[in-house]
Amino acid sequence: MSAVQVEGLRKRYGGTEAVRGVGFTVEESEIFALLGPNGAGKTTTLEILEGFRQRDEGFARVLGLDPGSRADSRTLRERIGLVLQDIAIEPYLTVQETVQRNAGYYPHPRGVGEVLELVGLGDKRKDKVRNLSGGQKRRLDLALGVVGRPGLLFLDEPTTGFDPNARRAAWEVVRNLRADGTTILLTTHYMDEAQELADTVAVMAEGEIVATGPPETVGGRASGRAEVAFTLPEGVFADELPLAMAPDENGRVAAEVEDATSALHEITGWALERGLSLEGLTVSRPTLEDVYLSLTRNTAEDGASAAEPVPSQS
Ligand SMILES: Nc1ncnc2c1ncn2[C@@H]1O[C@H](COP(=O)(O)OP(=O)(O)OP(=O)(O)O)[C@@H](O)[C@H]1O
Repeated sequence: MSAVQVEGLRKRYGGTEAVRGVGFTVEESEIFALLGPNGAGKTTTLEILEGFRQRDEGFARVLGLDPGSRADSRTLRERIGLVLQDIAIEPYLTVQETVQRNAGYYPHPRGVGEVLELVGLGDKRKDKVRNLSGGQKRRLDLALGVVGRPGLLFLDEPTTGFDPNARRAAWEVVRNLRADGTTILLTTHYMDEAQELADTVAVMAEGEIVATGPPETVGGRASGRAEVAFTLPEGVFADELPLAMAPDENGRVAAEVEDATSALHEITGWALERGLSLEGLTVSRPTLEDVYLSLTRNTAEDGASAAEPVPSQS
């Protein structure tokens, strides 16, 4: 059974159709990243799956339960973990007391010590919550999200405001949770985070999923155009090259090619015939960020309503 199944999901707020027929599947023990510009409908989609918002239309199952059903909601609450933006925590409790209190809400919680070690707050357990730094508070949020031993963890922009070391530490925590069997559904605006962590990404724009797949291949990334580049050998002019390649100010030439294999064959064959070596020869594919920008930019141009991203009000 998949951890999350969504089909034809729709949600309207007055005149705004925030979610317009979204469908995706999150497999068990995978990290699934929902990407998209501000106002794309990510939070609305997650809130429906978390049971905080009713869908207008469509099918949704989370760990086999219907998040829109009152009968299922209590069980769902016990089985999912949430790490949202701006969670309300009591500033005068200590870190340990806070986690202890939340552990009491669940039938099979993790041990408090284990959770604090997991998120890297072991040495802060006696500190008052109000004295934690911003990044440490986010770790506490994560601790509260996992203390109930959730089968599925929702992470809303988990590393916003983290320093580079803290981000890497948080990624490690997320990977360890996956290794432990936890399914993770996260949103992020950081493409490197999605690239590093996600098994599957879905790009959302204007209420619709515009591409889904592994970060390496999503949106035709692996099969699309590649850039071939190298440093122009001494004594060679760019117009002697077998492909049209313009040099930059550092004497490096580059070409975007449809078929990297034959382009490389042509260029390296040409160089070998002349006894030339192509210094710094590289073939690069578009990054996840390139693909994301082109997917979301196109939708913004095609759509009538969203030439500018609309800020989220939730
Ligand atoms: N409670 C609400 N009432 C009315 N409109 C809302 C509400 N929540 C969200 N919206 C609108 O629905 C659309 C989708 O918002 P949503 O918060 O789901 O986007 P998002 O992808 O999570 O954005 P962000 O990356 O900024 O968090 C936006 O146009 C937003 O203004």
